[in-house]
Amino acid sequence: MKFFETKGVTKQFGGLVAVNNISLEVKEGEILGLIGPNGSGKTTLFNLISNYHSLTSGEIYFQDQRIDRLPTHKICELGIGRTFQVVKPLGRLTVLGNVMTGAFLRYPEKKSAREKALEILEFTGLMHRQDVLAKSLTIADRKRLEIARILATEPSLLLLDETAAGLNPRETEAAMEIIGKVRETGVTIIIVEHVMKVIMGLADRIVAINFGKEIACGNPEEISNNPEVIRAYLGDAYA
Ligand SMILES: Nc1ncnc2c1ncn2[C@@H]1O[C@H](COP(=O)(O)OP(=O)(O)OP(=O)(O)O)[C@@H](O)[C@H]1O
Repeated sequence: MKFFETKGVTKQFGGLVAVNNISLEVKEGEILGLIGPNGSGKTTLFNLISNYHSLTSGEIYFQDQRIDRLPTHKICELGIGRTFQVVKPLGRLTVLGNVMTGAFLRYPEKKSAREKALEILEFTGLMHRQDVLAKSLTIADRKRLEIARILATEPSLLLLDETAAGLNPRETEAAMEIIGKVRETGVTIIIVEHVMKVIMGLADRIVAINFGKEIACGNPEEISNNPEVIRAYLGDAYA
C-alpha cells in the first residue's frame, strides 16, 4: 500500500500554471521537505491536497484511496491535517478552546474533547497558556497553537506550511523540537519551509519545485548541492 501519492497534479489559475504535473510519493513515517522560491506553487500544492482548490488535472491518493474529489472536512477526517502559513486562531476563544475545536472531530463529548486538548497542550508546551485568549498570544505561541489545533484532530499525515516563518532562532529551535516529537509519535509530515536550517535538519527527503514543476528530489545534502536548485534560488551566476 502506498501511504500518500500525487499523480500528475496540475492547477491552473487562468493562464498561470501554478502547479505543473507534480507526481510525488510520501512514505509512512518520513518527513518530506518541499522547497522552492516564492510563488513556486508550494502552498497551492497544499491547497490541492486538502481540496481548498480543486485540481485542474491529476489524482491524489491517501492510503490507496482517491481523495481529490472529497470535501475538505472529509480529508481531515481521513487523517490529513494542515497548518496555514498565515495563522488564524479563533482570537476570542482561549488557547484551550481553540484546541478543543480540533479535538471535537474525534471526541464529540465536551469532557473527552477537553481531555484530548489538554494532552495536546502538554505535548506542545502550551499548558501554561490554556486560559489566555488566542488573540493575545505572541507569534511564536500562535504558531504553536496552529500545530496544537491540528494535532488535536489526530492526523496521520500532517502538512506544515512555513511553521518557522517570523520566528527568532530560539523559537525556531523550539518549533523544530515539536515537529521532531510529532514525528516520533508516528505521524508522517510534509513540510514547506524557507528556513533552510529547519528543512535540512528535519527532512529525510526533499522535493524542490520552481514555476510549479519539480526540479530536483533527493536527500538534504544532494539537494543543497544540486545546480538546478542553486540556480532557482540564487541565479545562474551561482550554479
Ligand atoms: N487563488 C489564486 N488565484 C490566482 N493565482 C494564485 C492563487 N493562489 C496562488 N496563485 C498564484 O500561484 C502561484 C503559486 O503560488 P503559491 O502561493 O502556491 O506559491 P508558494 O511557493 O507557496 O510561495 P511562497 O513561498 O511565497 O509562499 C503564484 O504565482 C501565485 O500568485
